Amino acid sequence: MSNLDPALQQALTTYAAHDRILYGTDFDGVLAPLVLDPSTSSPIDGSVQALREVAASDGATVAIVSGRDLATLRHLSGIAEDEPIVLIGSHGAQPSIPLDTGEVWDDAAADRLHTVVDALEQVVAQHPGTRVERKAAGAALHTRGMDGDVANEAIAAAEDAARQLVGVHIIAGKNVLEIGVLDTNKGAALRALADHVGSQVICYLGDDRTDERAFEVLPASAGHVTIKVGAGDTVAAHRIHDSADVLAVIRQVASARDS
Ligand SMILES: O=P(O)(O)OC[C@H]1O[C@H](O[C@H]2O[C@H](CO)[C@@H](O)[C@H](O)[C@H]2O)[C@H](O)[C@@H](O)[C@@H]1O
Repeated sequence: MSNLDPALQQALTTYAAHDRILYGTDFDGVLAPLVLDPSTSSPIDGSVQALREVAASDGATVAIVSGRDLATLRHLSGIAEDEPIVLIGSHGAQPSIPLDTGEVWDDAAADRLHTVVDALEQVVAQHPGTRVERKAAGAALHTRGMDGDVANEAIAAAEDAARQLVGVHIIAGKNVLEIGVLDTNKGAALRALADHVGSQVICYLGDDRTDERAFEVLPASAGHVTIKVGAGDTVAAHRIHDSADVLAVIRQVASARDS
C-alpha cells in the first residue's frame, strides 16, 4: 500500500500509460541520502534495481541527472556502461550518450577550470574546515558539518572569487557552492534527451535548487510530472518527503509499465 499522495499517484498512473516516457531523477538527496563525505554516497536499497525495471519496459528511457561528474556518478550509482540507463553528469554538461547540450569542452574551458580550482583552494586555505571537490567541468566548495556563520563566510568568499573570473557560473546547492566552467542546466539536458529518444512525457524528481531548472521546463499541463523531495520552495507540482517515498514513486512507475 503506497503512502504517496493520491494526486501524485494519479499523475504517475496517467504518465506511465504513455507509450514513450522519460523517467529522470537527481542523485544526491534523492536516490542517495545526503552524507558528510560526498565520496561515500550510495543509492538507497532497491532504488537502482527499480530504475532498471522501468528502463526494461518498452518505450521507457531512464536518466540520472546530477551535479556530479560523469565518472563519479557512474561509480557511485553502480550503473555499468552497458546498461540501458542514461547518466548525465556535471549539471547537464556530461551526458553518457551523444546529446547536444549546447556547450563544448575546449582548451579555454580547461584553462577556466584550473583558475577555478586555484581560486577555491585559496578560499579553503583561509576557511579551515571547508573542502574542495574537483569535478570535470567545475569545482565545488563544501561546508556540510560546519558552524553556520563560518560556512556562510566561506561561501561568500567563494562567490566573491567567482565574480572575479570570466566565463564561469555560480551553482548554489545544499552546503555547497560550485563554480562551473560550462553553461548547462538540468532542464536543457532533460529536454535534449527527451527529443533524442522521442519521449512524450517526462517525470523528474529533485531536491535542490539546480533541480528547479528542470521543474521549470516541465509543465503539468503537458503531462509532465515534477516532484520535489523534501522541504523548500519549489515550482514542482508535487512534493514527497524522503527516500521511502522516492522508492515508492519508482516502484509505482515500474509496476504500471509492467502491467
Ligand atoms: O545534482 P545532484 O546529484 O543532487 O548533486 C549535487 C551535488 O551533490 C553532492 O553534494 C551534496 O551531497 C553531498 C553528499 O551527500 C553532501 O555532502 C553535500 O553537502 C551536498 O551538497 C556533490 O558532492 C556535488 O558535487 C553535487 O554538485
